[in-house]
Amino acid sequence: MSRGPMLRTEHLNANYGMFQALFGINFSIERGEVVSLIGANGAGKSTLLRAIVGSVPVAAPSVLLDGEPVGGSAEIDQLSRGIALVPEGRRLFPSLTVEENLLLAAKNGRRGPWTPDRLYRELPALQKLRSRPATALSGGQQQLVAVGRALVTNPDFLLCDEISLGLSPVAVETVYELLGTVIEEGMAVILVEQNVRRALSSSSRYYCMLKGNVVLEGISKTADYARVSAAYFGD
Ligand SMILES: Nc1ncnc2c1ncn2[C@@H]1O[C@H](COP(=O)(O)OP(=O)(O)OP(=O)(O)O)[C@@H](O)[C@H]1O
Repeated sequence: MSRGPMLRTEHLNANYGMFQALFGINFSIERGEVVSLIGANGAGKSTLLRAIVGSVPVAAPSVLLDGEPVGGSAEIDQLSRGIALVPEGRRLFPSLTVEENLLLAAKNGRRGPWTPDRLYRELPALQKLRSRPATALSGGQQQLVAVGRALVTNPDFLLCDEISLGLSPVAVETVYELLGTVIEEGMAVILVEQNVRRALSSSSRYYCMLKGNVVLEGISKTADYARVSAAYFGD
């Protein structure tokens, strides 16, 4: 049974100064759904996520949560509405410990099942690192903290920007295992993922972006890999 689109963008434009990065994007994700964004470097995937969470300025009616215009709100307001981003490059506070990074995020978010303690239970390896500065961790460990930091705000919508980029295969598996738990519990996830096969196998629907436009969208299970690849490269 469809619960109707809950988070969507409507004719969403976004600019960096004079440069227009998104052109009239119509995107939607229902509660509990996993949707992937596919596209080459510079296609506008990160900008779409940033526009939704409020780190790129956009017009209020171009982002809608349960039909309410929420575009252009500050990131902290989107967090309180249950929309959280795991940014590209992780962006942990380097001077803070793992635990401090998580507690700070939790304070800015909503109450719910995800707490730093729950995260440590799911990831015992992380518990051992809780007093370490975030920068003293491996890339894979940092990525778990970055995902954890978004999780402890207890979002309904978790936006993940290239969370497997630069990680070892083992680290990628651990991050995706955590994501699997989150998805099973009903959190909706938007996945920006360079690996097209992984993007399709991890999601129920996909959007393919090129030069700030959505050029293809569909059901991941029945996606034609050749067509998606062609859209990716703009052939
Ligand atoms: N802070 C910024 N200032 C100016 N232009 C930017 C900025 N961030 C991104 N852009 C430009 O906006 C366009 C879309 O970039 P975006 O990062 O959204 O693409 P992407 O699909 O996420 O690719 P990537 O995988 O490289 O992150 C690109 O042309 C990029 O150069």
